[in-house]
Amino acid sequence: MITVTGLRKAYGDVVALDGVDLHVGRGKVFGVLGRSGAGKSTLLRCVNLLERPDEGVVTVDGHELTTLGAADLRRARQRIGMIHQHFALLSSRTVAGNVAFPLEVMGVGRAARARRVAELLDLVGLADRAGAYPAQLSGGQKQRVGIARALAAEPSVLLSDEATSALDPATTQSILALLRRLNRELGLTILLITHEMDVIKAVCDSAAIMSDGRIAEAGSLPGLLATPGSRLAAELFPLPAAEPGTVTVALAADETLLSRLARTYDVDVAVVGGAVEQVAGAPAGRLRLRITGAGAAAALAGLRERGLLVEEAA
Ligand SMILES: Nc1ncnc2c1ncn2[C@@H]1O[C@H](COP(=O)(O)OP(=O)(O)OP(=O)(O)O)[C@@H](O)[C@H]1O
Repeated sequence: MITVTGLRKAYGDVVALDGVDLHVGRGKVFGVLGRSGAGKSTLLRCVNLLERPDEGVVTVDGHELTTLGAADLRRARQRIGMIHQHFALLSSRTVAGNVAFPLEVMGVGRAARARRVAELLDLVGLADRAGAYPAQLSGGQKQRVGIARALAAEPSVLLSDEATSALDPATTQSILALLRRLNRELGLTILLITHEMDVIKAVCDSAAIMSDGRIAEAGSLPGLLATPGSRLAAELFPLPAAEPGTVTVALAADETLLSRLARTYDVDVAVVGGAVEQVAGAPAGRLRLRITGAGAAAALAGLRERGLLVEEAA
């Protein structure tokens, strides 16, 4: 759905993007994580060509944006919604007026516009605040207006630029739950940038980590959790230093792994570190285990065969 190849962008001597390749499949939620200055915002602005890359190709929903002329680009951009950290609402317009704005620009007639605005406000749970002004709303409500406005033109792709960074943890979770619901119900493809691990865990199917204008690592979350030496997995699920005789396993959507291991191989399994959390709605994580008993070697072989044995501490 979104494919970026060989993207480069420099501001004078500062190389913000240094050869970025990225693919986000249709209907997926993809998170790009990275420290301040890593190039995340530049990447997002290059995906809808708000910023023109110096080199590289950007394809969204089958359109190669980097080769389009101004009129075609404007049309293709209508299929890409964007939400922002500080909401970017028009303070002089009501909630309904903000959501109607892109429809007015597109030339949608008054009656159709009113219908669509009502639908969108219902979708984001703000039907009763249509006449309020942004200053009268909480941060979470403002972001719901931002999301409704971004969806006005029925985009197939939503770009999210740190959409929850200005919100408290509970509001963050409710906005992330809304994004996940929109992803499921509308089949919306979402590319988001964030510096928060919890955002990645809450909504993303896949993730990448950026540093110094490059993608350092990328993959599906279950795949990354099962990858030895994965930096993203270590950031998502930090583990204490390994003790000799322990092993690290990846757990993905299989909460019965440990009891089955104990039953199948007649071993004792002690958890000595790690965590399991809800990742995109299913339990996943990394656990450090001490497996003992006559069947220990066979149990490890079984885990290795299934690609779940991440590390063994000698
Ligand atoms: N318009 C600009 N002019 C000059 N330099 C810029 C511009 N935009 C970004 N940069 C530089 O490019 C680099 C990448 O910036 P970018 O904003 O993409 O990073 P980021 O990962 O989004 O950081 P943050 O999380 O702080 O927003 C930084 O060194 C930044 O100073």
